[in-house]
Amino acid sequence: MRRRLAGIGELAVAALAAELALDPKPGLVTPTRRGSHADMEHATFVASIDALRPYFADCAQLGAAGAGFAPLQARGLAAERAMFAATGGINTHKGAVFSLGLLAAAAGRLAARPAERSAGAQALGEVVRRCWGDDFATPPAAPSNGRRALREHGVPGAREHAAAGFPVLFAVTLPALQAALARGGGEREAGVHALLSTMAVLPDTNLVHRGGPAGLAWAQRASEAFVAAGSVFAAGWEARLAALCDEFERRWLSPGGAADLLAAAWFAHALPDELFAVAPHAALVA
Ligand SMILES: CC(C)(COP(=O)(O)OP(=O)(O)OC[C@H]1O[C@@H](n2cnc3c(N)ncnc32)[C@H](O)[C@@H]1O)[C@@H](O)C(=O)NCCC(=O)NCCS
Ligand SMILES: Nc1ncnc2c1ncn2[C@@H]1O[C@H](COP(=O)(O)OP(=O)(O)OP(=O)(O)O)[C@@H](O)[C@H]1O
Repeated sequence: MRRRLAGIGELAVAALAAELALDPKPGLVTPTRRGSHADMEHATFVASIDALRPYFADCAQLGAAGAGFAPLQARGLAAERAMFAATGGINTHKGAVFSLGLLAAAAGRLAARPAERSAGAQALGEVVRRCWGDDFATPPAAPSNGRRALREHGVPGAREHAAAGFPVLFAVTLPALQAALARGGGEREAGVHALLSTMAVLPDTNLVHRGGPAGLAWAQRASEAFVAAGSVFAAGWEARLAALCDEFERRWLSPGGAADLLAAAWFAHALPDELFAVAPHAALVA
């Protein structure tokens, strides 16, 4: 079991690396672009991922041990501190520490409890909602960009998305990723299709923080237009994507929440199918 939980942690780290490797991405940091960011670059993200390496396996371990939210939160806050120490105080992965950490904990819990498994990767979101959702549905008093987006503009963010069982991740991001792979797309095409499909619908508080509700609305419409034009399945998509990336940078917008969900989708996609196979006795009870 220990090795399986360590494996879950490794898949989470690999998922963050896959998100970072995707190039180009509108407004986001890639191996060749800084996107709409003056204070970070590819090396900052590499250092951040390295600092987070032990964190996700610990989340899986805590999930397997049946931990409540308090120990997970304490581990998450320690991971945030490690991230800030590695990046010189820059927020590279705060959203991912939260969302991917919870999903790794849910995977650990399902690994240890076959009776709680159910069909489909959305079982992970169900575990998060059922086991920990009530504990973080209410935001703490500390100010944050996400809290401001909710208070001032009514836009829900990472906390609300997780408390609802990650509906966008499981209804949009992961299906888009898997549909593109099934159509013969490589990692790059699948990543772009999943990212843009997510950006078209996600209430991303990072976009609200950067561009207000108008910035979010513009980014959603522009992403929707890319997908409606055939996404990565239509000729000329690379040129259309390059133009979109330029426009995101001109407007200084960055879809950090959608980037986190792309990493989460790579993670869910890579988990072994058996985690989502219904245990025989659970099927009998249902
Ligand atoms: C829950 C967090 C992410 C709070 O986020 P909040 O909404 O208050 O805003 P904040 O500006 O801090 O972070 C926003 C980040 O969330 C991501 N995000 C934005 N919108 C969304 C969305 N709709 N869905 C998912 N992620 C999103 C982006 O990466 C963005 O940068 C976080 O700061 C927190 O509480 N961290 C503590 C660590 C913790 O509890 N970990 C649990 C470990 S399992
Ligand atoms: N590849 C990526 N490139 C850029 N941002 C990413 C990437 N992947 C994820 N993100 C998300 O974008 C967020 C950074 O956005 P931003 O620069 O607006 O930071 P902030 O700390 O929230 O705001 P500010 O620096 O203005 O206080 C990160 O926390 C991260 O969640």
